[in-house]
Amino acid sequence: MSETTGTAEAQARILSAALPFMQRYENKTVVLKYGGHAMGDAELGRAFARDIALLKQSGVNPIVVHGGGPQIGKMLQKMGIESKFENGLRVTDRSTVEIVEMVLAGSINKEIVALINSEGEWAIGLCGKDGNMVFAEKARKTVTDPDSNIERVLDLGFVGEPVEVDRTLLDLLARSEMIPVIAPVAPGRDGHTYNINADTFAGAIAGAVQASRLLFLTDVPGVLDKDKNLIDELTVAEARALIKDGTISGGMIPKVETCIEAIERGVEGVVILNGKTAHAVLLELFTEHGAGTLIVP
Ligand SMILES: Nc1ncnc2c1ncn2[C@@H]1O[C@H](COP(=O)(O)OP(=O)(O)O)[C@@H](O)[C@H]1O
Ligand SMILES: CC(=O)N[C@@H](CCC(=O)OP(=O)(O)O)C(=O)O
Repeated sequence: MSETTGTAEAQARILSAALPFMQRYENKTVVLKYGGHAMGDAELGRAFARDIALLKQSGVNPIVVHGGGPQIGKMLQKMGIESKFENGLRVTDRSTVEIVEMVLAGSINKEIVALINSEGEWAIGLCGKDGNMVFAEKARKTVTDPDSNIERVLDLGFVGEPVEVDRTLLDLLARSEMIPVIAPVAPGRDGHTYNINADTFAGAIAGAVQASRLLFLTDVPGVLDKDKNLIDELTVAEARALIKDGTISGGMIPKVETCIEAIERGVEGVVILNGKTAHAVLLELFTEHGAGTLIVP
């Protein structure tokens, strides 16, 4: 057998194994949250864009929501502004929100669009402001001191929660074979611009379009237990307990909270996986053994 035939046979085997999975997601919407920590490496960025293009070519309707926390941090540092987080959310004053919009809806958004387009697809870069897609309200968060049990209201400035999502533009783009790439910035009815955690934003979009899958691509294999081992499957109750006892902390808190809300809103499957593994998206959707942590009711 020639090497070429061997390769062709191997490729055919791979394709036939992937076919039932491709059929499962045909005409289905998959929301992919591409985290700032999963970006950075040029080769991985190209692999991500190739996966998105391949999903589209397989008949899936992908919607990308991206973050860019570390990239915002770098820009703020250049401008001499300190980054401050409370429960995984950036405290966002007036000058910070301007930089957040510039980095998210500007450079990062266009970079992802260009990468997907260079794979032969037609991606279009948006934020919540475009087509009146998302409206936000000032986030009202509280934290409870574990020692005193006293609840404290957090003032995070211009941090928003998505309260209205209009899917009209997304439906239009899906019918036009375009791939939306969305930055988590949205206006309020009060005229302010709000910085929204990208996980929260992705959850709201996935809920509005009743996505079949919501995938979070981050920089860890999934949710890790106290000994740093991957948890393959996590129920909503178990996830809440891990947040309460501190095993889940920082940026993983909004991620897991979003997973819980997305399931409650009717999203069929929610997975947290490692975006630093090349082709993590295809491995998750088109192979028998998915990757990462599956959150289940
Ligand atoms: N139990 C946990 N399992 C996995 N990651 C955790 C856990 N608790 C906290 N984290 C942190 O959450 C981070 C992922 O959240 P975040 O930094 O917001 O990523 P992204 O930019 O992809 O949204 C991980 O890099 C890790 O440091
Ligand atoms: C309110 C809030 O925290 N907003 C985030 C938005 C970007 C984001 O969520 O990016 P990652 O997904 O890369 O973490 C921020 O300012 O960093």
